[in-house]
Amino acid sequence: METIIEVKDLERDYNDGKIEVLKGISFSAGGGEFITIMGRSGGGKSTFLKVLGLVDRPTDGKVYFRGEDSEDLWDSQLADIRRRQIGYVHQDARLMDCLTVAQNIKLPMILDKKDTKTMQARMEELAEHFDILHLAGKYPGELSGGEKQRAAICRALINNPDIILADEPTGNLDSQSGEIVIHALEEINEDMGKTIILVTHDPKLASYSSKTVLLKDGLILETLIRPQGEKSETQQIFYDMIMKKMEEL
Ligand SMILES: Nc1ncnc2c1ncn2[C@@H]1O[C@H](COP(=O)(O)OP(=O)(O)OP(=O)(O)O)[C@@H](O)[C@H]1O
Repeated sequence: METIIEVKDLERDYNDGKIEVLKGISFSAGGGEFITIMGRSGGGKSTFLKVLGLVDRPTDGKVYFRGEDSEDLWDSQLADIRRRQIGYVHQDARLMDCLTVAQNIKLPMILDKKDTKTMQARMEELAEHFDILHLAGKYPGELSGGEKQRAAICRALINNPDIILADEPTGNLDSQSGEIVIHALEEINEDMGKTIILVTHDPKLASYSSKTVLLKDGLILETLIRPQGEKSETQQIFYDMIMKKMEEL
């Protein structure tokens, strides 16, 4: 399995070292993995995801993307990787209100100056897959939370990245919309073969992953691995494992 993102002895602090958030994390994500990151509120999960997504730089330690040391990359090279090789999904979809759903989905391709036909075909393919093609001409303000999040997922996939990073993508959704987004992520991982790294507070969502990394006091406390076996059975076992550990956090 190819390693896509790797960090070594990662540290990140704020306010000139007064707030130490990540205190020495080593971690890697390989092709096709589905990993969740959990931990207490304020424990550094979003900070960790931003560093993994090359949005934020570490204070100390190394971040490698496909074996390349991020310190050796120019800002423009990092921006290219972020746009073409990493899809990012936020808790609050972050669509542009002045653009239609179709334009929002196509945005990373527009920035990449791809031709109109290719963009349209890819947008339609994804929007149809995630059942929002009928909403393509609408504006984000006319969509439900779950529909917005599916549009954000389509936008994250438009450039066909190998890895999707998602920061509490179901955090603002009711349980029914949350389920639809969970299944969308499952498909992205299982059918499209993409690596997913997901921050969540929701043990149910985490139970769909194959690995859950628990952060505590700026370090990885433990990595829980879903047992091998038939999915519906192992998912319940994994859920119970996660719940038990969360109580101890
Ligand atoms: N830009 C910043 N400047 C200063 N402090 C920051 C900054 N970003 C985050 N922090 C602090 O870093 C700590 C970790 O924040 P982070 O958002 O990574 O945690 P989290 O685990 O994702 O939290 P939550 O589960 O509540 O979303 C918090 O104490 C936060 O206040």
